[in-house]
Amino acid sequence: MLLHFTKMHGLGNDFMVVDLISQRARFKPEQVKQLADRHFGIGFDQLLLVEAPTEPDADFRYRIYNADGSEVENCGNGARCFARFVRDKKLTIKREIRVQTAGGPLLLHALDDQRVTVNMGAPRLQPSEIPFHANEKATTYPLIVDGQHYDIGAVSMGNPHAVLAVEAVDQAPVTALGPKIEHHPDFPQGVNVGFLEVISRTEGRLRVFERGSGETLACGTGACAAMVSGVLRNWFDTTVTLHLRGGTLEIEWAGPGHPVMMTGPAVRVFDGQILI
Ligand SMILES: N[C@H](CCC[C@H](N)C(=O)O)C(=O)O
Repeated sequence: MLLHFTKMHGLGNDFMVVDLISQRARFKPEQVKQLADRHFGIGFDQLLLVEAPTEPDADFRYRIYNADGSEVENCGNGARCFARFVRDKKLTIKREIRVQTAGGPLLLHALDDQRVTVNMGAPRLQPSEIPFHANEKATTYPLIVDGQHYDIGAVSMGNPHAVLAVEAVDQAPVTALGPKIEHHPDFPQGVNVGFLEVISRTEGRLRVFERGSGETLACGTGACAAMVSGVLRNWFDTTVTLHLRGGTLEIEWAGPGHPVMMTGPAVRVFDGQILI
């Protein structure tokens, strides 16, 4: 069949977005991997599916697959692109869009300047919710990797994140350490690994080695998790500008129990068709 899709990105974290309301398709993990390949396929960090909701108060269902074919709970940069996509494709005229994800509900606000603010929900900090093997909730946890001790933050935004503080992101061991923490046994479902450089109480730099996709130019849930960990470690105030390799996100969080609000751009690159 001929499948219509749209290529989009949020700060260079790029996506294949597919409307499964106006068309029908099913994707096997192996097929997602092939489509994600930047030489033999379309090339993307994540595949985003737009579906009819199965929950009463949602406008859409939003499903996410990493480049390795794994289905995951949330994608923050993708959520902003989701809002742009459903409005551009006239699937809704709403500016406030409720989507259901495997990681919980998201509320998307399409702003006048083409940016989108996402209510990402409250971070989950209990080890069992991340999930992360630890006896009790803490601000930081010890993690041993190849005999080396690291202090990490551990936060779920629906998907799991480890947050390491580094002196300078440009010299951070993202490629060497990222995959080792991604598959660390203390994270039974794997983990996204953020390398955070604190510039001030209102600004930071971040690189993320993503679970199932490797280092990306930006990670929305990773930015939220890094900001939350920074607030808990008393490094950040309640509104922070985070600079990622692909650009800047504004993150707000008033503290435990409150939702994390993320604001940033969403860009359409091209529409395409592919025989699957
Ligand atoms: N790799 C992530 C999913 C995509 C998250 C990222 N692209 C974002 O913008 O939040 C995971 O396995 O949980």
